[in-house]
Amino acid sequence: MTTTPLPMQTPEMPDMNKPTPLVEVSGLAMRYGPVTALDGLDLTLASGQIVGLLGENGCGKTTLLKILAGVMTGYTGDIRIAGHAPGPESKARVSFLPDTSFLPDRARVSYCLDLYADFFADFRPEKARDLIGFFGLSESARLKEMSKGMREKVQIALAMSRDASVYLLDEPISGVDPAARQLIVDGIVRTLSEDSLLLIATHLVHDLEPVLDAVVMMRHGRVVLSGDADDLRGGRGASLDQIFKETYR
Ligand SMILES: Nc1ncnc2c1ncn2[C@@H]1O[C@H](COP(=O)(O)OP(=O)(O)OP(=O)(O)O)[C@@H](O)[C@H]1O
Repeated sequence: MTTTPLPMQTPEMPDMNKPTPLVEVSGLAMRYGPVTALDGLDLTLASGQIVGLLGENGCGKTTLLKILAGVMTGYTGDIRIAGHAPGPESKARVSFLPDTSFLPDRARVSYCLDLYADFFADFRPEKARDLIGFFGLSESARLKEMSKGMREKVQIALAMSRDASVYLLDEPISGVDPAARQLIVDGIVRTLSEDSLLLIATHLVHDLEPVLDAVVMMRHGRVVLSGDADDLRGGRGASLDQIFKETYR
């Protein structure tokens, strides 16, 4: 009896060098009554990068971040965070820093650390203490006695000290002076693990340009331009800051 050899089976092997998509958004739309905040937005972001989310006032950055963070509903479209639709499993992987203060005014920094430790299983108090010190703040200080910039530093230290896969920061350096911005950016980069994704909404492209691996530029609730920072700079012979200004001129 003759036998016909079976064709070689080549099992689908995952490409170990290919970064995992951590954020996958397709056809995302969100309205506030008559206002369209997001208008069919598509976006895929891989792990291991710092991505700038850029755009003029009202283009939908905060709305997008809130939906990705799982704190806003009422949208249409599909979202996956590390493969999960927004919900408890996705929220456990996302550390979100909103653009408003969310800590009790009378609290000391040490109390805020305890609060975060109670709330988030992946919070690393030692990491937060290191960042608080790096930012030149004292654990015994009360928030109400701090400047806006100092409070922002506390909130950033807390948000960055969770062992999350995705960090979503909404305008984290808007309230601080240029020298402090540099310190904050250094602090953020210092704590970030290699396989996580940081998506950071900002108007301050110049301050963040040195650390951005990629950018997503939005207009009227959609992505108008996105890509690798070096590719964009090389392709256009301009800095991200210049490309940003050109795009929104
Ligand atoms: N709670 C709300 N009720 C009604 N409209 C809203 C609400 N929040 C946002 N909007 C509108 O949705 C649109 C998108 O707002 P969003 O805050 O997402 O923009 P943004 O890009 O974050 O703006 P900015 O850079 O000023 O923070 C804007 O037109 C805004 O006025």
